[in-house]
Amino acid sequence: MSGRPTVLDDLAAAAAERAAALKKARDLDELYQEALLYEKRDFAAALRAPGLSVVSEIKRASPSVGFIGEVDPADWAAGYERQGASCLSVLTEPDRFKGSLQDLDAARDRVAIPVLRKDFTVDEAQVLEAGTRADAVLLIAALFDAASLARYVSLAVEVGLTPLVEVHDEAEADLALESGASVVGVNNRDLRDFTVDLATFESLAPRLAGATLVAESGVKTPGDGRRLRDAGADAVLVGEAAMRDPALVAKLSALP
Ligand SMILES: O=P(O)(O)OC[C@@H](O)[C@@H](O)c1c[nH]c2ccccc12
Repeated sequence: MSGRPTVLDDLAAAAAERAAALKKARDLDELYQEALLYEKRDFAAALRAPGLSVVSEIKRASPSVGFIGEVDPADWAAGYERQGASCLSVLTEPDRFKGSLQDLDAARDRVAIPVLRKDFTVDEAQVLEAGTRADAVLLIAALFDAASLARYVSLAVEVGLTPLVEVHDEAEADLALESGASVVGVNNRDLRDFTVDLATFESLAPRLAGATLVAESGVKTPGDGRRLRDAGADAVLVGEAAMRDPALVAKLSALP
């Protein structure tokens, strides 16, 4: 890492502080046991189901676009499920995305589909925490070295979570494969400068052949979904455009 801190660095630092507070408040062995016992829904299987799967995201705000809208997470979850979403993604990051664990709980309680905890995971305690209330956990490859990513992937699997390892370039894609992850998300958005390019997925997908693939960010039209599916996406993860027009989820879900 070099140069000035990016938004990603800031988010990771804030997440580390929250993880420290969590470790003060909770006994880790107890959290581990609770995560083991929590019954999970199969996120990976939902992504692999026939046709393009849609992971619909609930987020009130983001650093790239600012405030999107006030939402009732339970109602949005139900709406997305009705539109045919295969899974949900719920932002739990409080500062820049205005999310919370309560949002996650409220959303998951209302639906039968698997739910991804979307946050900046930098501590194993956060994986355990995700294991007590979600079905999948996001691991952003840029925040790990090879050994630690493999460790976090294993821990997630151990407590029954599907780890979704997010990559943005070739080096991160290789890191994801080496970590043993079987579900990889290619983020079309560069978290350092927020530029979005669907060609990112197209260029990395061949390298990731064999993994279950999620194309993340920048999906705005059914045509975008078709393009990413043709490039090998099992699923698309749609945030802002779905928040603005939930009917997009139905159109994307209808794609073969
Ligand atoms: O709103 P969009 O462009 O449809 O993007 C959704 C999702 O991919 C994006 O929110 C995201 C991808 N990776 C992340 C990591 C952390 C927070 C958010 C994200």
